[in-house]
Amino acid sequence: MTVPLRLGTRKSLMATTQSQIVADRLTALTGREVELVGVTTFGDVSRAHLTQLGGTGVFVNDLRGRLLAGEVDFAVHSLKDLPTKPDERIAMAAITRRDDPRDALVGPVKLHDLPAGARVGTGSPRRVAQLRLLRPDLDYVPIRGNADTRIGKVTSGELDAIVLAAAGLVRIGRDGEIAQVFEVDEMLPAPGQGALAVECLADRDDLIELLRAVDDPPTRAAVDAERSVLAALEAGCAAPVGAFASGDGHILNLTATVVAVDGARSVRKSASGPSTTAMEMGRELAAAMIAEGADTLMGEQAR
Ligand SMILES: NCc1[nH]cc(CCC(=O)O)c1CC(=O)O
Repeated sequence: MTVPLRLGTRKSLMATTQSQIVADRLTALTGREVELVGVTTFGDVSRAHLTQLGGTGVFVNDLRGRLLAGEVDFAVHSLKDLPTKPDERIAMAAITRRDDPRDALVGPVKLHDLPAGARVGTGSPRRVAQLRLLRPDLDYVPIRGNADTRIGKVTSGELDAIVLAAAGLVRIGRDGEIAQVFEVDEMLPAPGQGALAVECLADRDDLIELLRAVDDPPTRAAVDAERSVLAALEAGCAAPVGAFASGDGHILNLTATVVAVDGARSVRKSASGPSTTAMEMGRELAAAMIAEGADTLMGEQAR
């Protein structure tokens, strides 16, 4: 009998759910047992200071630390929370087939039907900027905390609506409360949104090969293109940058946008090409966006 693989996960409902999904899929495909190892990350204990600590990167670094310490064998992250700069000690062994990449509004009515001045909660500059393009007359309120806490602010009446990733809402079983799912054309998702990244140590060749079982090459090509836009713009997860790519496995279509946080100006560009050139496509699209002033729109603090 082989020993179960240890999958390190944060203890939030969303993290354990997505870790369990990957664990089950891996066991079904390879026969290897997987056990979840719940870890409390520094980001979980000092949530109040998350912005100062550098956003969601804290969770990622903490889980990577557990890999490096040999406490766990692999970890599952929401791809959109991973910094674009690779860590050479860590391998991204798999990127799972993407769930719904779109953003969703939780509230009583669709965005269009909210009254002027309605309070809409979101902590993401990307979402605020694009929402302001659609409804400049609403009041956008920064919020943090896990999805349950955020939804609670709508239920309690503190906020009229909130915007979250549809994939996350599905994972925690709260998609019944979605009033509207935004089409990617009206609200470009965060690069990598809806996809999960599976990481292990770069020197564990056998494990990397095993984890490849849950890799989805078309998703990988799409998110490579999206994340290379973000990297070339030298932007992080707090930047008002949206990017979405999709394709049939051969041809990839990529659209990206940078929107000024006041929603007044934006740069948006699209490109198509072979999936094998995903990274170059992203880089070239970013260069074309910078030529049209994307740099200035982002401002310094969004980096
Ligand atoms: N930054 C938090 C985060 N990271 C991943 C998801 C959602 C699930 C996903 O994109 O895979 C969320 C919540 C949200 O943005 O609503």
